Amino acid sequence: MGFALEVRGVRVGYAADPVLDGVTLEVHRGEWLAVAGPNGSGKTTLLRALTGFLEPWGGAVYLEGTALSAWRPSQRARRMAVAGVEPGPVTGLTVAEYVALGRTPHLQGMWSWEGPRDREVVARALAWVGLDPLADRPLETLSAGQRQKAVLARALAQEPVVLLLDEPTSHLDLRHQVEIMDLLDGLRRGLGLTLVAVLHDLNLAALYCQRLVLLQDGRVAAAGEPAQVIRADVLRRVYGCPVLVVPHPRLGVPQVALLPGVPPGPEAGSCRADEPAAAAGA
Ligand SMILES: Nc1ncnc2c1ncn2[C@@H]1O[C@H](COP(=O)(O)OP(=O)(O)OP(=O)(O)O)[C@@H](O)[C@H]1O
Repeated sequence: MGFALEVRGVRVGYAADPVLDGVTLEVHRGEWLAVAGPNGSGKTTLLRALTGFLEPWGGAVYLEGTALSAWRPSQRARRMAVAGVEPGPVTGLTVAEYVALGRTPHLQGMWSWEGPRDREVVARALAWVGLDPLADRPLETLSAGQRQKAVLARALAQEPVVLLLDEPTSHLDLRHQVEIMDLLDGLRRGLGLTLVAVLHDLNLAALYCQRLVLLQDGRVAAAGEPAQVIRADVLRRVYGCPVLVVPHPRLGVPQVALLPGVPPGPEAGSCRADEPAAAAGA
């Protein structure tokens, strides 16, 4: 099967300060890996190392078995795309023009123009995220959630085989969260797209992702299938906060229930899955 991405003993940070230290993980082809962990634990830094934006000080990242540093940037951009939270410093473009930037790695040189196929791919990406009615609007006039979808559409227009996502649902309401996660899951199943997503929402991670990595202070604190990682004792250790973990009533995957006002205590991490229903009077 082989790995889409491998991170081997990566140490990297900013200026002289390391953020990630000795991080090792693999992403299988066609799987969806979630990266979670407390604020400041290094999730975005890991994504930056995966994209090649940050060069590891030690260790290495491999894309499809080849060191990231050995890929030509344009070749790499045809294989891997990244969708951040915001479009970045882009002004004066319509939504469709912005999404068309995703075609840049596929154009034959600096001065070539988009062809009919490029326009087709852009139109399809806009339709996938439901922005086709807003294609001619200036990007700056979109709401935060609409802008987030435009960022995703641009990454999809790149037609990558590996897609890296930083909090893809952070600005989306419930319905749009499910729509976007379903869309990504459909592309994974249908096209074999490999996905790595930074997700704070562990419940979404358990519903959609095959594996989950929890970072803590720049190291891998736990990794495995959602049921192995989304456990009250693990979450209390990593996040320092008591939670209950209960099975999803229809799907059985673990879901996290917060416990407001409960101080971290030795008993909080050992709550059984059947306790909260009784406590809630269900
Ligand atoms: N450009 C930067 N320059 C210096 N330090 C940075 C930079 N970006 C991030 N850091 C620091 O690196 C550490 C990890 O940040 P990172 O953004 O990777 O965390 P994160 O897990 O994505 O956090 P969050 O959940 O809050 O988004 C933090 O201490 C942060 O202050």
